[in-house]
Order: sequence, then structure tokens, then C-alpha cells
Amino acid sequence: MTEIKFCGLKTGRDVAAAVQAGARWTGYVIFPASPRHVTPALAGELAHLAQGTETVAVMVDPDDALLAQIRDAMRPDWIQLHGSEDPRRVVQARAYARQGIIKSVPVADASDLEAARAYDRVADMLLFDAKPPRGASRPGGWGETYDYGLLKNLNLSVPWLLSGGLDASNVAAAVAASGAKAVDVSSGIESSPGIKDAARIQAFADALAQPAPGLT
Ligand SMILES: O=C(O)c1ccccc1NCC(=O)[C@H](O)[C@H](O)COP(=O)(O)O
Repeated sequence: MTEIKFCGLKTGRDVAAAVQAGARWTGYVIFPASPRHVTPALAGELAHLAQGTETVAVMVDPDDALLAQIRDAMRPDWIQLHGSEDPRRVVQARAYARQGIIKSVPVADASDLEAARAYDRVADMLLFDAKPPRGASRPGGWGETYDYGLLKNLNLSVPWLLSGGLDASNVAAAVAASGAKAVDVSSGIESSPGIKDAARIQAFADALAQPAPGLT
């Protein structure tokens, strides 16, 4: 079974839909420039509703004060570092999460995968995401795709998630191409930036329950 992280949840309704669809992880973006931004206090309330899921605080180069704020308000299972945090900073941030750190790695071509090696065994999980468009105001959540097959046969010691431009129409093929055991999605389950759609959330989960196109 492919595990799912539904990311960028902002309302109790979003959380209920993600739980109903069988989310393993629910993600909350704490980054004011994002259309998915929630305050630490709201992230705490939503995480409380997300019973049965592992909660993820998604942050971009957070300082210690913000990490402490999110720890106290939300007590996240995971902190996803989605900025330019180096391996040393990943180790420091670990103290603020109950289970560990997910480090994002932006991918456009094969050379980008080398960067992931520096975080293997340093982060507890990796998340391979598309590189944001040039000049972007935030590092994730753009619905950009890349060649998911680049991830096939990655030899890493830690688990990883496939992310970037996934939706119900392409996720099964992306899993087949990459060999991913877990996936992350945000804009592919929205009707417009920051507005989650319960039907798209369920359709995404349903797509993973079907055989990939071309496979029987
Ligand atoms: O989603 C955002 O707005 C965001 C802002 C700042 C940092 C990270 C952000 N998202 C991180 C995620 O984990 C997204 O799910 C990931 O980038 C994939 O997004 P999408 O291509 O839209 O599915």
C-alpha cells in the first residue's frame, strides 16, 4: 500500500477529508508567503483533529524561536524542513519534533539527487519535490512535475516520499515510475491555491488503490 501525506491543510474540513481518505501524514504549512499558511496556534488545533495520522509542521529555514513556538503549540510528530537548511541545522531541529525531520530535496535532473546523500541518515526521511519556478515566492506547493523515474533505484538508508505535481490522474504512474512507497500532494487536491477539495482528496487516494495505467 502506498502511504499518503496530504499537505497544506487549513481547515477542520480539510483534515476530516484527509483522515477519511486514509492519510498516514497530515501536513500544515507555517510560512506566511504561502496560500496554505496557518499560524502555529491553528496548526495545533488542526493537528489535534487529525486523529490517527502523523502530523507534520512544514517550515522554511525556521529559527529556534519559531521551532519552539511550533513545538509548544502543535507538538508535531514531524518537522518538514523545506528551505536551504544544511545537515547541521537538520540535526539541531530534530529536538523540536516528536518523531523526526523530513528534509525536502528539490529535483529537476539527476545531478540534484546527489544533494540528497548529504541528508541520508541525518534526516529521518527525505521528500523529493519539484524545483520551484524561477523567482518563486515559496519553495513548494507549485504543482510542478519532473521526471519521477529519476528516483527509481535510489539507494538511501532512510525512507522517502515522492512529491511535486501529483494528482489523481498521474499518481499511480508516478509511483510505478519512481518506485515510491509514499507520496505527498498539495495543489493536486485543491480547487484553487490554498483551497482543498474533499472530492479531489478522496480521488487521489482512490487512484492509488487502482492498478497503474498500463499495468494489470
Ligand atoms: O505548499 C506550500 O505552499 C509550501 C510553502 C512553503 C514550503 C513548502 C510548501 N509545500 C510543501 C509540500 O510538502 C508540498 O506538498 C509539495 O511542495 C508538493 O506540492 P504540489 O506540487 O503542489 O503537490
